[in-house]
Amino acid sequence: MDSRGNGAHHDLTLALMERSAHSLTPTFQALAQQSWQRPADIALRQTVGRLGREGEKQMMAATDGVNTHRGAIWGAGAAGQRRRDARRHGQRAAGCGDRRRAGEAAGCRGPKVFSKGLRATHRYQVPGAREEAQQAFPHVMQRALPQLRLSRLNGSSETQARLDALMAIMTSLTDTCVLSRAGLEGLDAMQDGARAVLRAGGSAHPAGQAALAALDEQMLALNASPGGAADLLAATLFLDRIESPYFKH
Ligand SMILES: CC(C)(COP(=O)(O)OP(=O)(O)OC[C@H]1O[C@@H](n2cnc3c(N)ncnc32)[C@H](O[C@H]2O[C@H](COP(=O)(O)OP(=O)(O)OP(=O)(O)O)[C@@H](O)[C@H]2O)[C@@H]1O)[C@@H](O)C(=O)NCCC(=O)NCCS
Ligand SMILES: Nc1ncnc2[nH]cnc12
Repeated sequence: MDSRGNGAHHDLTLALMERSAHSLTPTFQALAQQSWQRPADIALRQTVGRLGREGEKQMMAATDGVNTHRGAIWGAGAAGQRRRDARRHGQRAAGCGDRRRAGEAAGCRGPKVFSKGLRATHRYQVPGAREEAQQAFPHVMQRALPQLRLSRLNGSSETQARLDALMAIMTSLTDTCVLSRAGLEGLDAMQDGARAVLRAGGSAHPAGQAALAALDEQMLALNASPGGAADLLAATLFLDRIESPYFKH
């Protein structure tokens, strides 16, 4: 789903996504305040987990039960702690160790209740949202952020660079949103299609744009939506922004 329409989701609109995002402002503020200059220990993990679950409830109340941003709350909780580490060490780019601790601190060892994502990871024996956090968000750190910056360097517009970063995530993420809706056929279509876009030079190039349009059409036909990749793109843009030399603390 994007500003063109609801895509494969019958229950999502841009207005609903925006309402959901606004409902999360207090959660994100609380996550930032609690994580600020604190070690990523068990106490913080519990606090962040509690805030995340409360945020999820507020989000669900604002959307009448539609999961709009569960993965984004998850990613932002970890990213906030990543920022704390970077600031404390006076670095602009921290290593995977920092991010791994952040992922753990975000509560990824928390109680396992039923979710579509968890069911997909069991059914297809693949890593999901929890594992992405436990592995220190490799799709953000190793794929999306480098691609975003490379595309900008190559002269792409900001929108094109962001689309390329999304493609970089989609080349290899086992997105449980896609798996739940369209199985392995959907996941293969997503990964192959995203690779084709980048191989064709990315979304700044006519061939890349054609590959992107074909991917969009194929995903729609399969009822597949890369909702997990969307959340990881949001985490990427957040980290990119706070690591920017122009960001005011
Ligand atoms: C630990 C949790 C993240 C729970 O994770 P779990 O594994 O149990 O699964 P889900 O709750 O289903 O998944 C969490 C969301 O993460 C996104 N995601 C999916 N795959 C990946 C991946 N490989 N890596 C990273 N992130 C991933 C995904 O978010 C998007 O999907 C939404 C739509 O999903 P769905 O509910 O399936 O809805 P639809 O397909 O639309 O269904 P229908 O229309 O067919 O009905 C989309 O909007 C995105 O948001 C997953 O949803 C966590 O939830 C948890 O434990 N929380 C409590 C603790 C906590 O929050 N701590 C705070 C940290 S700050
Ligand atoms: N643009 C999007 N489309 C589908 N699911 C999402 N979850 C978060 N952003 C999304």
